Amino acid sequence: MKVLANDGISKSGILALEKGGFEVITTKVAQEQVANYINENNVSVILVRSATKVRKDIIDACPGIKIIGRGGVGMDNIDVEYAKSKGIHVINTPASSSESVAELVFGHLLTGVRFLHDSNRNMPLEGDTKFNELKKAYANGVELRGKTLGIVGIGRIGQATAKMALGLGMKVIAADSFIPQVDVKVEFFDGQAITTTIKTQSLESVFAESDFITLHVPAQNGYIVTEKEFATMKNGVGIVNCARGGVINEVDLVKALDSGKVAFAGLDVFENEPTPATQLLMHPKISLTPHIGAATGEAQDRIGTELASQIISLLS
Ligand SMILES: O=C(O)[C@H](O)COP(=O)(O)O
Repeated sequence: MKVLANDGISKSGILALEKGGFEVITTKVAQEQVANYINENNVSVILVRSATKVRKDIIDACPGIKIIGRGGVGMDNIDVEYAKSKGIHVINTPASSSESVAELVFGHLLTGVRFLHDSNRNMPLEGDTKFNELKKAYANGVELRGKTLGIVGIGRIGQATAKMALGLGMKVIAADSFIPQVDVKVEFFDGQAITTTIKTQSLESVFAESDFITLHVPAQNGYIVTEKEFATMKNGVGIVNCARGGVINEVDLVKALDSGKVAFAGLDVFENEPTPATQLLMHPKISLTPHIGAATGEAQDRIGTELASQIISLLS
């Protein structure tokens, strides 16, 4: 049977699938050609990340598809319920990338509090007076230690983020519509561990009490953070979105950054991908990455092998 990994798959995933008797195709087929390609090549399994959309049109056009696999967490690019109603298995890998995303959150937080994104843009090529000007401009850094991190959504990624925050000496608070409390176990290199319980609280109180806020929710129908919510936050709050575009209203975010209400933002995801708004791309108070939360060798290895084992057990 043939597997089309249209947004790529790790070498470990390919090897595991080949060992299970599958042929893996890693050709990148343009979105509008995907259905034709699947039919012409008798593809049984289509694997995607967030780039390729598997909507009703492809599902209807490809009766030979047995599995739609999402290498990653968010399934907002797949018509999941429709596919299931047609008897197609829809799988993803929800546990594989939590640590990688959490580390990127801290990349943005540490960047924000020490102006790394801006100093990288502005460092003078030749040592001159600008060096000393920049030294002054970036003189008011802030430590994360001792500050309060508000986590919106305390699922797997939220919990991985909480562990790192606790390790850095931060206070962690969280809001979650479904989870009343979680036990977060911080494990050290020598095998020792500490466990702490985080009881979730209202979204409003998390917004009001946090020095930094990080969002870990799935794609939403409406914004979670708009002008109204920014107004309830501490002055000088920092905010990170490595979840989904459309969770923060980007126009309101730029206003809040310009007024100084929000000190900095770290954005990995955007309302318009792959062409984020220029106002975001040019803003000196925004640290930017191009949707790379899960883009580590370790996460992609886990994703590839987990997809392979699910496919093998479903189709063998
Ligand atoms: O939902 C996810 O798993 C992340 O957004 C990663 O998306 P990607 O696989 O396109 O990098």
